[in-house]
Amino acid sequence: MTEFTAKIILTDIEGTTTSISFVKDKLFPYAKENTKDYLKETWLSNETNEIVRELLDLPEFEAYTKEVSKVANESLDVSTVDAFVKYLIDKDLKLGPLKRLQGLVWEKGYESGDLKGHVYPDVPEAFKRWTEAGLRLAIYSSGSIKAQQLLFGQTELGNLLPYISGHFDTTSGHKQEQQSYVNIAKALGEDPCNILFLTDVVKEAEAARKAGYQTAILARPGNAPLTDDDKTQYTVVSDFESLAISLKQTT
Ligand SMILES: CSCCC(=O)C(=O)COP(=O)(O)O
Ligand SMILES: [Mg+2]
Repeated sequence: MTEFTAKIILTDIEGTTTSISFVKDKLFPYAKENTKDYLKETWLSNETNEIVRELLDLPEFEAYTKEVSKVANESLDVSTVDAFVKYLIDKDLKLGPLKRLQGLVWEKGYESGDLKGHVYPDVPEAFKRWTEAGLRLAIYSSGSIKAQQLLFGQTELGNLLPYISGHFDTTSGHKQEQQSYVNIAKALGEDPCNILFLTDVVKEAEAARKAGYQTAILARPGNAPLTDDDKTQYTVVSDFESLAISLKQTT
């Protein structure tokens, strides 16, 4: 059992609360299959218009047009945007407009019951235990805030949103950048040393640690393997049951 004392727990989703395979084998294919219809239905809305403009402004769009020999300024149609979105999903790029669009597309899947959020069995109990101990719980994921709320609102193990008091996505900055964690601590109104960040990605833990956070790395089944050096540099646990986190008392 690894012991921590903190006031806030900030947790990642994919590879930490939720399996990587749920994201890669369920959420991403759903987005690939349903983006075209979503774009057709909402093409004239301001929100879709804004997302499409942001997508086409990405440097990746130029690279994509070169790869598929398309002329960039001939490209403002549903099929091209859909094909570009599929290309970005295949590359698993954590880009703001892509993540925003995915959240909107997944909403239908959750509404129809085609999607149910996956969380590991130890997650609901840990969320309950931590919040009952007086700790605050927040999420930081590359998935949009809307996508986070959909996933935790409708997991296979029930609605976990009542435990969560903050959501952060890439609008706070990218997950491997120290400044993002500074921004989040500021938004939470807490000294970084009182925040414990849980993730599966060493570079994210490194960025959080540089910002003054406590960190622990989750080694869930299917996560990327950790090196011996990672294991000596960071606390590594296989699940949330292995973490004993108590509330830091204010002096
Ligand atoms: C909100 S769940 C969607 C997961 C997702 O799109 C993603 O990119 C996961 O990244 P994370 O930062 O949670 O590892
Ligand atoms: Mg992750």
